[in-house]
Amino acid sequence: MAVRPRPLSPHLQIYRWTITMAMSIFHRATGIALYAGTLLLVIWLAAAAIGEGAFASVNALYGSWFGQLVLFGYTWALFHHMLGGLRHFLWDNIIGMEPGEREKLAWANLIVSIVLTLLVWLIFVWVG
Ligand code: HEM
Repeated sequence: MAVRPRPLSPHLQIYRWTITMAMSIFHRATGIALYAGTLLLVIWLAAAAIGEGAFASVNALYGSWFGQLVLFGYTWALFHHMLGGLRHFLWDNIIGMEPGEREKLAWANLIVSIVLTLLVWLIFVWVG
């Protein structure tokens, strides 16, 4: 007897990409990234508590180009996730749910998170 192919549930390759869909995925991905970033923060604080040697080692690692790249990503993840959380807060209050508004909020989420990340690094790292 011929086996009839079973229906597949929709997945990422089938849906047409939209900015709201992308930002929803980013929200979950940045949420997961924040776990790793929080661990980096804990390591830094623990090193400071252990002593000068440990603190200097962690600072050297975090100050390397790779460390800076990771910390830059962490900053962006933090802002993107936080703004995404505020977006959910607006939706919880039935604000910004109309067509067009959702897209604007999703773009704002992306653009404002990039601008805030650049501002923080400009003020506290590159200039300060
Ligand atoms: C270190 C801090 C944080 C971590 C590790 C974290 C982690 C996560 C993760 C992993 C998810 C995805 C859960 C899932 O999709 O099943 C999530 C969702 C969420 N987070 Fe965070 N988060 C953090 C901070 C925040 C902050 C500051 C806000 C608000 C400003 C926030 C608001 C939300 C909201 C509203 C969702 C649900 C999104 C949805 O229903 O699709 N989170 N978080």
